[in-house]
Parts: sequence; structure tokens; C-alpha cells
Amino acid sequence: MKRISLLGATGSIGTQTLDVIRKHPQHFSLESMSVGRNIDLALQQVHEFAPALLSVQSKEDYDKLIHNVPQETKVVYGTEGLVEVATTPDSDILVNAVLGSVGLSPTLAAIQAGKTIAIANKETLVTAGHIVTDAASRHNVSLIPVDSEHSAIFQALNGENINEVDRLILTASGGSFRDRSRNELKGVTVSEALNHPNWSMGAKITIDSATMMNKGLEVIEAHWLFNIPYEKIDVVLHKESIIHSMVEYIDGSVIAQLGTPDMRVPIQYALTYPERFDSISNERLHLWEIGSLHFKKLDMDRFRCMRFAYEAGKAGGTMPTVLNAANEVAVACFLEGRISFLEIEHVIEKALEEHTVINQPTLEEIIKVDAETRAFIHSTIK
Ligand SMILES: NC(=O)C1=CN([C@@H]2O[C@H](COP(=O)(O)OP(=O)(O)OC[C@H]3O[C@@H](n4cnc5c(N)ncnc54)[C@H](OP(=O)(O)O)[C@@H]3O)[C@@H](O)[C@H]2O)C=CC1
Ligand SMILES: CC(=O)[C@@H](O)[C@H](O)COP(=O)(O)O
Ligand SMILES: [Mn+2]
Repeated sequence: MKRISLLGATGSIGTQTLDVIRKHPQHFSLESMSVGRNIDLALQQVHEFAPALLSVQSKEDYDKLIHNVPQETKVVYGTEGLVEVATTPDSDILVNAVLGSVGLSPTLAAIQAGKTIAIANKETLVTAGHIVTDAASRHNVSLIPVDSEHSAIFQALNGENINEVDRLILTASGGSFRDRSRNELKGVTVSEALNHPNWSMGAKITIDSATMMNKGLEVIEAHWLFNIPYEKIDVVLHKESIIHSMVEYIDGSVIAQLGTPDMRVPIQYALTYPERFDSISNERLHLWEIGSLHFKKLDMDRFRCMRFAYEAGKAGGTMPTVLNAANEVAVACFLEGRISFLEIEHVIEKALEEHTVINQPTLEEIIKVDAETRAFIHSTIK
């Protein structure tokens, strides 16, 4: 029996993690969970899974909830609440499926507590990759990827020698606007942008897919998870999202991982690794039904956020922190209808241009740069 702590239980990855737990009750139990603002769903989840600990985002929601949860469930809130969930003494593994760089402090706390981490939350690795990976290696903690591309690479690296890797090849669907030119991006709506062709995901990552910032964040995530230089990480457009990513070795062999687009597969693999359990879904990959798979070279002038991400990653230090914070705020403003789709990349570019990189930043410096960048974007947009 593996006892699980789950950050972001009410989200897309969070609810699919609960599907996996529900499918294998003899193997998994939910020890603790956090939510943001979706208190109604949180209550249902608490009644179904009976975790010992629940964290909510605000004191206000804590006050509302405290009398509605069973006595066996302790309720906490805020960043301290996230940290308490992440470090639950009785849990074996943390699934980090919270959204945004708010995931950084619970991740670091979990590492210090020696917890294995199934990591979906990419913003944490982008904003402070060197701090997270240094801490994980010092505490001998495994970071098991959940993101579909990184799970694919993790599987393609299984049993191989990392020194014999020539390159990592991440696949990108191209997102909601993959068939439009830059000119055709003027005036696109939020609901068009939220219409991802292959995956059903949370709003922020769906917009990131449309701007291609998602793939940019994933390049930086791959750099930190697999310790591979940016020059050896490529992205190829693959509109079907069937090949989830590939590793090319020095002898020219390419090992890929394929499957239908279903996040419950990589989530479950992260929880069962190195074993595999029965699939949660009956749907199998029938290549004859798909017929053909397509691949295209990535155009960095069309998808400018890809260029920003490579440049920020290569610049290193606090540059990826700026990239991430600017993107988080810009996407939130787009979702609120305050800026246009193309303004997302415009304000991110401004933030990157304004920033003077700090090399090997401390955690305090990262937190400060994150806050300053958010303030800068808000003032730019105002
Ligand atoms: N969805 C997917 O298929 C994939 C997602 N990822 C990554 O996983 C992470 C989660 O994505 P996804 O599940 O789509 O996101 P969602 O928006 O669907 O869910 C986010 C979760 O985090 C909670 N949350 C948001 N902000 C806060 C906060 N400030 N404090 C506490 N809790 C908060 C939300 O709570 P509530 O809803 O209650 O407010 C919700 O439980 C992201 O980093 C994403 O890039 C990676 C690969 C695939
Ligand atoms: C499911 C998943 O891992 C997402 O990150 C997905 O990859 C988004 O698809 P694209 O970014 O390729 O559009
Ligand atoms: Mn992904």
C-alpha cells in the first residue's frame, strides 16, 4: 500500500490522480490533499477518500469548511498548509499537481522530509530548477516525472546509459492555433484558445499550449530533470500527440514512448514505478485507426514563446524565473479578458528584456525576482 499526499486535488491532474487511486484501492490510499478555491469539490473528495489532512487556499474557506468536514480530517490553509500536506509524516509519495510557482516551497519541504515526488507542476522546476534538483540530490530524493513528455523520456531512458544520449526530442501538438498564421492570431478569443485539439487540461496549461510556452517550459523542465544541455533538447511538431517524446542515442537509435493522450497513464506510472499496473482505461492505441502520424519542423518565429524559453533557459540564473512569473501573470490576464492573445508574448518579452540576470540565485533572490516580475507585468498591463 502506497500512501499518497496530493497537492492540487481539485485540478485536472489532481482529479485524474484520484481516478488512479480509486481504480487501485488495494495499492493506494490518500493520506492528505490540498485544494485552492473549489471547496464544493474538495468536500466531496474528503468524504470519498477520508484523508487525514486537507489544506485550502484561504483562511476564509478554512472558516467555512472547518465544521463541514469529518472530525478525522484536520483542516489547514495557506502556504503553510501546502507545506504540511507535502510533508505529511505518514505518506510515502507526494503528487505535486498544484498550479504555478506556489508549488516551490512545498516541493522543497517535501524534499527535506525525504519524500519521493511525482512532479506534474512544471513551474516549480522552471522557476528554481537548480535549487530543486540540488536539494533532491543532496537528500537522495527521486523526482518522478508526470508530464507526458517527461514520463515518455523517463521511460525511454529506462536501463540506458545517460552518457550515450545524443538528444531528447519533445513532441508538441501545436495547441489550439497550430494551423493559423501569426496574422490569424489577432483577435482570437479565450474560448478558442481553450479548445486544445488533443488534451483536456486546466485553463492555464491549455493557453500555454496555444502560445507554445508549454513546450518552452517543458524544455527547461527536461533540462533539469534529465541534466541534459539545451543544445541537446529539440522540439518537433506532432499534431496527433501519440508519440509523447523520444530519446535519440549516439548510435542513431531513437526510442519513443507512444499511447493515446490520457494523463492517467503517466500519473499511474509515476505512482507504480518501477512496476506497471493494469490500465485505468480500456482504450488502447490502435495505430491502424489513426492511419498516419505527422511531423513538422518547429518555426520559432511563428511560436515566439519557444524562442524566449530557449533563450531564458540558456541565460540561466533568474531568467527562467522571470519567464515563468511573467507568463503566469500574462496568461491569467488573458483568461480574465484584460489582454489579447498576442499581448501575452509581448509582455513576457518586455519582462525578459528589462531583467538583469542574477547567476546562481538563492531561494530568497528567486522569490524576490518572481514578485518583482509579477508587479512589473501588472504595471505594464495597467
Ligand atoms: N492538466 C494536464 O494534463 C497537465 C498538467 N501539467 C501541469 O500540472 C500542473 C497542474 O495543472 P492542471 O491540473 O492542468 O491545473 P488546474 O488548473 O486544473 O488545477 C490546479 C490545481 O491547483 C490548485 N491551485 C491553483 N492555484 C492555487 C494556489 N494559489 N494555492 C493552492 N492551490 C492552488 C487548484 O485549486 P482549485 O481548482 O480548487 O482552485 C487545482 O487544484 C501545472 O503545473 C501544469 O502545467 C503537466 C502536464 C499535463
Ligand atoms: C498532457 C501534457 O503533458 C501537456 O503538457 C501536453 O503536452 C500539452 O500539449 P502540447 O503542449 O504539446 O500542445
Ligand atoms: Mn506536457
